[in-house]
Amino acid sequence: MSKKIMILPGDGIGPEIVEQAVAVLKTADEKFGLNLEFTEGLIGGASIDAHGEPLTDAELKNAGDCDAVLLGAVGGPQWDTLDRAIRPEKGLLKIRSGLGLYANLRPAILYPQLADASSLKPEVVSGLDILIVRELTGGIYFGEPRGIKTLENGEKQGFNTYVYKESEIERIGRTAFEAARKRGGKLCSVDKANVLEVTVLWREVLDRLAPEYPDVELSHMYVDNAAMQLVRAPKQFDVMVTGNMFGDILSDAAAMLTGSIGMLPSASMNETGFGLYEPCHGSAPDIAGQGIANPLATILSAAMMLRYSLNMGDAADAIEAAVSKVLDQGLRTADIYTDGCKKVSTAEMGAAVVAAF
Ligand SMILES: NC(=O)C1=CN([C@@H]2O[C@H](COP(=O)(O)OP(=O)(O)OC[C@H]3O[C@@H](n4cnc5c(N)ncnc54)[C@H](O)[C@@H]3O)[C@@H](O)[C@H]2O)C=CC1
Ligand SMILES: CC(C)CC(=O)C(=O)O
Ligand SMILES: [Mg+2]
Repeated sequence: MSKKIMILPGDGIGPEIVEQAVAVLKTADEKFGLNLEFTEGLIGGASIDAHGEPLTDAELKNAGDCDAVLLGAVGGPQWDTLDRAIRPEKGLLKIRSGLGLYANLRPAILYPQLADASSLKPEVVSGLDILIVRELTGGIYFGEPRGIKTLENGEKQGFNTYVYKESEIERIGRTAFEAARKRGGKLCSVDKANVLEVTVLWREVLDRLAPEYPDVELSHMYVDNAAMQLVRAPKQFDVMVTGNMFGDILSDAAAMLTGSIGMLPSASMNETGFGLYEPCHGSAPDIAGQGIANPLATILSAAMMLRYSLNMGDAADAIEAAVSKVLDQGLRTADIYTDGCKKVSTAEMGAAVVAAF
């Protein structure tokens, strides 16, 4: 039986990088007989332009009816002045929430070939392999009430609500413990329990789960220290688990350790194993349309999709090996370019991965 993949290119560099990832998936399909079927939809600004909203209910249903979703990125300055309720980013939040994709896995791995492209010294980052587990459908990005109101004195006040229920913390905690169990056996939970009650509860729930995972060493760290430790000594971490906003911020910081945000893939999954796969970066309007974006994070996200949602681990391994091979060949998009390497375009990088199979 075929596996149906929903492709949501989105905005900015989204269509450019997704095109390369789809070409790689089609090659994997040919080589491994995966029987993949592709269908394409609209999200973000592209959907606003076509339908007046960033993700229609029909498109959300189409995505949920597929076996997995591959997404580029959403957003751009042309939509930034729209009402907040219909901004491109709302489409992303809607698909994450609508499909229950609470478990966001963001692996930050330094390919040895890119040691010189990292913002840190090679000896500090070589061998880096961290997994950030970010809660994706709760926390301050979704909490109510939210808004901007006018106070009695005429001054405006903006407000958001940072909330987590025990059940939400427990399920992401379990995802993280399970992941740590299969990796290096270390889990660092990141919170701000010295200030925020919601993360006092977060810490309590993680501690409550710990005895069920005696093979995993649980530690806790405040988020400000975690940000500092990530750039001081990142290899101390194995798996990190944290809430929606802290995970968003820490994963961008971790991305630079790997050479570029253009290298960081992600999986966003629900409890059934269904997942949406996308690079951790945004739509990069500053380089959109120039053919210079790095497609590797999206290609690596496609590999995660084959592994986690479609049970096609061999093909996923082959994609990752092909990425490593093109890096061995010295091919680099501008964001990971260092002296002595060959600078290539988005399309050339994608074609090189296809050829490296
Ligand atoms: N998952 C998503 O769809 C996300 C969407 N956004 C949206 O994207 C838009 C731009 O946001 P920014 O804060 O600028 O973040 P961004 O991640 O799009 O870009 C930050 C910087 O990284 C560079 N960059 C990002 N991806 C790259 C790639 N593949 N290759 C080479 N360089 C790359 C960009 O050129 C830029 O200098 C906004 O509308 C934002 O809301 C931001 C983050 C995530
Ligand atoms: C645009 C945001 C909704 C998401 C984001 O920055 C992310 O998921 O990394
Ligand atoms: Mg982000």
